[in-house]
Amino acid sequence: MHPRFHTAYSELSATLQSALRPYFDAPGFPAMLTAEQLETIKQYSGLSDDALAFALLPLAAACSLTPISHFHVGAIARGVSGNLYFGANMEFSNAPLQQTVHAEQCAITHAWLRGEIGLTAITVNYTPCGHCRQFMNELKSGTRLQILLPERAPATLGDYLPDAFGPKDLDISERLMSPVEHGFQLASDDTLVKAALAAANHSHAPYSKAHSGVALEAEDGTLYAGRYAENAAFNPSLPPLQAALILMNISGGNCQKIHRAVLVEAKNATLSQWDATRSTLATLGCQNVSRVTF
Ligand SMILES: O=c1ccn([C@H]2C[C@H](O)[C@@H](CO)O2)c(=O)[nH]1
Ligand SMILES: [Zn+2]
Repeated sequence: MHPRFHTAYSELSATLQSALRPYFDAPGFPAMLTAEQLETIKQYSGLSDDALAFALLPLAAACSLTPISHFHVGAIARGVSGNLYFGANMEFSNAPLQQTVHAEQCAITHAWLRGEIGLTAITVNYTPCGHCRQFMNELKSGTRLQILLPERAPATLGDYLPDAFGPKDLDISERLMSPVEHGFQLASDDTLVKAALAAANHSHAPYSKAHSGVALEAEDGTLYAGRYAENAAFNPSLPPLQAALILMNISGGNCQKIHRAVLVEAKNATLSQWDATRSTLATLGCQNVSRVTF
């Protein structure tokens, strides 16, 4: 088991520890549980879907990177497939606070990058901030998304975000996580460029059309690619670097050990991820960054 889970795991009931052990002990545990695995865990532990998601929250929170706040937020997204995806907040020392990833953004992006095409619910250990409520309003589920919080009755995003502003106010019909293939092409044999291009082809940028993707190569050669996710209110948008860092961190990789990074983005677009990508990567100790445009 990844050492980050040790403390939270030891605090679970003995029954739940035995039910979860085969998954957490598997090499390269992806910080997600499939619908099929969840059935087995529920039968063994006697927990309901929601009770199990709550019980898993401390394990999700154990994935947080919080050098600034030391405040551990955990979130668990339930995909339309029935799978659960862990998420945690991620802060970056020496970078502006705007580069922070919230636990809810982490869980949602994690689900999206593993191929999920929508969510039914999100369970969080603290009430979601306004920025996260707005981020969630970009999903196709809209204000129907279930929000599950400790010691609160189940509610919907609409309950937490009344009179919501969203994509339809800007006449945008695309929604975050809905499958897309933009079809951009590049002639390159570099696997990192190809991975970043594939990410850009699945990115959600209906407002600026400045589609982009980032691919990171870890020291052990593992690749992690992230897609840009825009938001109708602009500021809650998630940059492609953050999406790639989410996948790297949640998969158990070390964001301070990035060997090489590539940003692929649209040429002559109204905005660019280049400066932010390069400067945030520099704070993580990675200078080997290149930009390729299509
Ligand atoms: O909805 C919220 C509110 C805050 N945080 C994180 C961001 C930052 O890392 C820390 C303090 O705000 O908590 C979340 O992850 N989700
Ligand atoms: Zn938030």
